[in-house]
Amino acid sequence: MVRVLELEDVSVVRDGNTILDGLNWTVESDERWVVLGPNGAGKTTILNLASAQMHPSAGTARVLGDQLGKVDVFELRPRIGVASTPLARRIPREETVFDVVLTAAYSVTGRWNEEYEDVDTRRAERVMREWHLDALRDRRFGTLSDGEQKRVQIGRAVMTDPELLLLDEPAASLDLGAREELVQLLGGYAQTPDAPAMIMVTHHVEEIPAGFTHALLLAGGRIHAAGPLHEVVTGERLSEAFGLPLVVSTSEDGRFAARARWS
Ligand SMILES: Nc1ncnc2c1ncn2[C@@H]1O[C@H](COP(=O)(O)OP(=O)(O)OP(=O)(O)O)[C@@H](O)[C@H]1O
Repeated sequence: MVRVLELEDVSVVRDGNTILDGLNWTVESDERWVVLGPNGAGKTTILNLASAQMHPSAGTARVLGDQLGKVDVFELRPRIGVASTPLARRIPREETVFDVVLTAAYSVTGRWNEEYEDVDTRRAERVMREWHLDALRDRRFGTLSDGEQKRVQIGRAVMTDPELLLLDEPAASLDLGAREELVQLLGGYAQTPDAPAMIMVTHHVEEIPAGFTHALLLAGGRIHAAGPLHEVVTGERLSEAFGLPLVVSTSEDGRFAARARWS
């Protein structure tokens, strides 16, 4: 197994605030992690480190074997797929769905005069099929529903066959049907033999797809718990991290649900 992410005693301080505090965490290439925790816990900051958008203030962070601060991030970033709201905002509203996916091959948004090879076009066609985007092929990105846009973002993120896939709240703002479709697609993808290592931030345990193996529970910039999914996503652990009594249940197909127990 290859270590795709390794944080050693990592802290991130911004404007005098300690956002991450002495984190030790590793992600192996055959693992798919969900990151949970209250608002402000530091989840997005971890993704910013993992996507080589940010350096730690202290400690050592290695991404795909390279230490942040000692590697050319422009060589590292193309090996990492990212789907997040800030990235989606950079996609031109007028771009067609097919071009949004295809242009990932050149790490650009907005098609100009790049020459795409057959292999890129074929791969884009495959991604379109796998993420149920064929019917939207010629639609302008800006005209899509939230659910459709999320599928396009993830299709774009996997287009380059990344070694690490980072998803920041992929199901946020989706209606029930769109959420379930996305969770299903992500689960199918996560369970394919050549799926990359994945780290997905979410607020809702209901959104953890099949095929996810581990969970990181953050609170106040520190790791509250980390390990195999069913050891971390428990009522006891979540209650401690969120500071209220929570009950977690698991359905036959392995999906989680959480609710508060007030009485
Ligand atoms: N540049 C900055 N300067 C000061 N504080 C910052 C800065 N960036 C983030 N923070 C703070 O760091 C904390 C962690 O932010 P982060 O976005 O990583 O949390 P999160 O767990 O993703 O939160 P949410 O669930 O609300 O999205 C927050 O309290 C945020 O206000």
